[in-house]
Amino acid sequence: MDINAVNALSYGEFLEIFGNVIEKCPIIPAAIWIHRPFTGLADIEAHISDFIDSLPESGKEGILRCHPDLAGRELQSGALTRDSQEEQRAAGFTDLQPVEVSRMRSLNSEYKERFGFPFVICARLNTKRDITRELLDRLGNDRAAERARAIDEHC
Ligand SMILES: NC(=O)NC1NC(=O)NC1=O
Repeated sequence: MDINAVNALSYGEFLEIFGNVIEKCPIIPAAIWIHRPFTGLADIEAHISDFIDSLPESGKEGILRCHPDLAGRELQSGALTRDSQEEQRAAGFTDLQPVEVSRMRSLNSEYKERFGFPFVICARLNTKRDITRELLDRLGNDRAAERARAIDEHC
């Protein structure tokens, strides 16, 4: 979409189009709306990053909690947004054997128990093997390092 067209959107239309830039997290477009007119897509992305960086740690963790689990129940029940469904499909999660689903669920639970937010990774840029390896590796981080790592994964 042309940036002039973006800048001409009403708030409601803007929210409808950008409401899921971060999965089911409309606070992001709601917060950056004030910075219109945008000069381009990169400007929108920079405002998103600045907003997330400006949040206290509780807010950053809140953003992470908006993310659906990888290979979770929402994927199974078809409740993901189209983007997220496509990202998880690209990583191979729509095609798992039951034993792989159980393994992912148990790793996701272990991670959530340790950190208090879900494991987040850019699924589009990783295979399910990379993701499992990363998850196991990142379980060894402390909470602050892991929070920062997970926030960096937005793609
Ligand atoms: N938890 C998590 O990383 N979820 C996701 N990542 C991604 O790229 N798409 C997702 O649904």
